Amino acid sequence: MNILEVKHLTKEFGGLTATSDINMTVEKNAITAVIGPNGAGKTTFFNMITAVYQPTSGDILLNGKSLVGLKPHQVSQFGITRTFQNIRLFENMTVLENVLVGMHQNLKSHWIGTLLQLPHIRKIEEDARVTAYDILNYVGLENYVNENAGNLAYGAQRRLEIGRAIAAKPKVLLLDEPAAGMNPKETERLTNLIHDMRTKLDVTIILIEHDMNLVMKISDSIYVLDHGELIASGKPNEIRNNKKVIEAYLGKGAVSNG
Ligand SMILES: Nc1ncnc2c1ncn2[C@@H]1O[C@H](COP(=O)(O)OP(=O)(O)OP(=O)(O)O)[C@@H](O)[C@H]1O
Repeated sequence: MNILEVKHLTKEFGGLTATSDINMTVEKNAITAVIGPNGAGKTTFFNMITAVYQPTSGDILLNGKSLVGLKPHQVSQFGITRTFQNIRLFENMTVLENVLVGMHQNLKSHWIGTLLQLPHIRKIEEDARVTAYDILNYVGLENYVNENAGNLAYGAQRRLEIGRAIAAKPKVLLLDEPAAGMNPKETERLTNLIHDMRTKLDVTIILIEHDMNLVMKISDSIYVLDHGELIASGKPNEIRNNKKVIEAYLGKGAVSNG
């Protein structure tokens, strides 16, 4: 079953075509990678799926319903959340508070109830904290619950971003360069986490990533962009051996282990 379909997606910025006629179908619970050289249009593609940008033309369907024209918070309520290439945590808030913020859209409390400290609201908020602890445990940050997010090491900050994103209980999770800046040990831990999330959290994952070891290891399918165009898509083995992809990207310094 396809959870996400992208049809003829094009984005132009003035005279520049950042993505051109991109098509993609993503099966439920699949792990899909979007790869390609710098400036290929990968982040623009994510920005259109999450409604940061509206496409110039084309459509994005989540379970058959178009997301075009929605606002970012509406896309998030429909079940798509993301992390960012440049980490965007609330650095002066604690690790726990960052996860609670991610969870907020699912909480049924109203600010009046919160202000008045109504008992049923207190219960909802207590439950949210318990869930937030569980999430932090899951992403391996249980020892940093009350630490300010800005004090965490880089790899831990990336895991906190994932924790905050999964707190919204997404159907589709977009990860923008989750392994960027990580050392090999952190990357391995991240690889295991991504792999585990799709079954344990019943989530579909799309990631932009330059670490080809990670991409080849965990992806069910890979889409390759170059200069805004989709030049190939297929299983890791097909992509690894695709001449066009080697020419445009893999042969130019991207690490590809088999
Ligand atoms: N808001 C914008 N206004 C104008 N041009 C933009 C905007 N956002 C992206 N672009 C341009 O669109 C093209 C694609 O950029 P994009 O950031 O999507 O590439 P990318 O594949 O994510 O690159 P990287 O791997 O470096 O993150 C680039 O030429 C970029 O300069």
